[in-house]
Amino acid sequence: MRGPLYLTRRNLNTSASLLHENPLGLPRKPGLPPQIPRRNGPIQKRPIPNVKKVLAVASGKGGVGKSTVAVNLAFALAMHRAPDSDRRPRIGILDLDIFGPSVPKLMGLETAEEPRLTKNGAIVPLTNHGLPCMSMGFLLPKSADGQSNTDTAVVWRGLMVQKAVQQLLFDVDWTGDQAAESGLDVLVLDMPPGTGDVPLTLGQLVKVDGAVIVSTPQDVAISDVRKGVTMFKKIDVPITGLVLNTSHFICPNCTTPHYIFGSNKSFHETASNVGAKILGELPLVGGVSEASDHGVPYMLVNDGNKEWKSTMKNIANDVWEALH
Ligand SMILES: Nc1ncnc2c1ncn2[C@@H]1O[C@H](COP(=O)(O)OP(=O)(O)OP(=O)(O)O)[C@@H](O)[C@H]1O
Repeated sequence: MRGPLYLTRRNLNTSASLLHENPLGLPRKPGLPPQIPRRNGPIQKRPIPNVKKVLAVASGKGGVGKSTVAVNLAFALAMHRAPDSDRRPRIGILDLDIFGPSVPKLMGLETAEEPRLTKNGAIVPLTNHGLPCMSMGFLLPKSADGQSNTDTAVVWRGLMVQKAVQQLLFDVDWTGDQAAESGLDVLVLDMPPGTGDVPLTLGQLVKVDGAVIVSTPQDVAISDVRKGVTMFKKIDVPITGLVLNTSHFICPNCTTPHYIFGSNKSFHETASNVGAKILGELPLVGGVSEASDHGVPYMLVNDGNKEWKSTMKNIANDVWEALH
C-alpha cells in the first residue's frame, strides 16, 4: 500500500501512478517521450536545456550556510567579467532542496505567485534582483498566515523525489527574455544537505561540471565534508573546491579576526587529505543573516562587510575558471 502523498500543485494529477510519473503536475503534450531514462540499459546523462555549465553547491551537514553561499555565489558569478567576454555571465539558481527550500526566502520571493507555464508546459523561473530562480518552494501552497510558502512539509517517498528532481532539472525554461542570446552560462544548484536521493538522481541524470562543498569549522561538519567528497566522486562530479563558512568573526570594534570555533586546522587538514582546493574562508558577519531574512543577498548590500564580499568574489573567480 502506498503511503500518504501530500501533493500541492493546483493542477496536480490525482492518480497515484500518474503522480509518480509527474509529481509537479506539469501538463505534457501527448507524444512527448517519457522523461526518465528507463531502467533497462545504461542511463544516459542529458544536458539541462539552455544551460551551459552546472555547478552544485552542497554540504555534508544542514545549517552550515550552504544556501547562503549558493545564492551569493550566483550573484558573484553574475558580477564576474570574464577576460574574453564583453558581457556579464547569465546565471540562474535551482533549489534542489525539496524538503527544506531556502531559495524563495533568500531571493525575496517567499510570497511570490506560482510560476507560470509556457505553452509547452515548462515552468518559467521567477526572477528577483535580476536573477532567475526555481524552487520547490514556489510550488507549495502558502501557509495559513498567507505569508510563506516554504513552511509546508513535503512528504514524499524516494521515487516521487526522483521524479520531482527530474522535472525541476529538465522542465524549467531557462531561455530568459532575450531571444538573441538566451540561456544560462551557469546554473547554480542549491543541493539538500547530506548524501541522500537527490544528489544520486542528479548524478544519474545530468552532467554536473563542478561541486562546491560548504562546511563550518566544527569537527562534526568537517567529518561530513569527506562524505560529500566521496559521494561526488562516486557520481563523477569534479570537486571544484571547499568553502569554509563562519571561519572567524570580525568584531565591529576592532579589525582582529576571532577564531571563535577554534582554529581552522582540521578543515585545512581535511582539504589536503581529500585533495580539494580551499576556495575561500568566509567570516561570520551579523549582516549576512539580517540581509537574508529580508530577501536581499548579501553581495547586493552596498555597505556590506568588505572581507566577506571580496572573499565571495574571489570564490566566484576561481569557480568560473574551473568551469571554463
Ligand atoms: N557567514 C555568515 N555570517 C553570518 N550568518 C551566516 C553566514 N552564513 C550563513 N549565515 C546564516 O546561517 C543560517 C543558516 O544558513 P543557510 O540557510 O544558508 O544554511 P544551510 O546550510 O543552507 O541550511 P539548510 O541545511 O537548512 O539548507 C542563516 O540564518 C544564514 O543567514
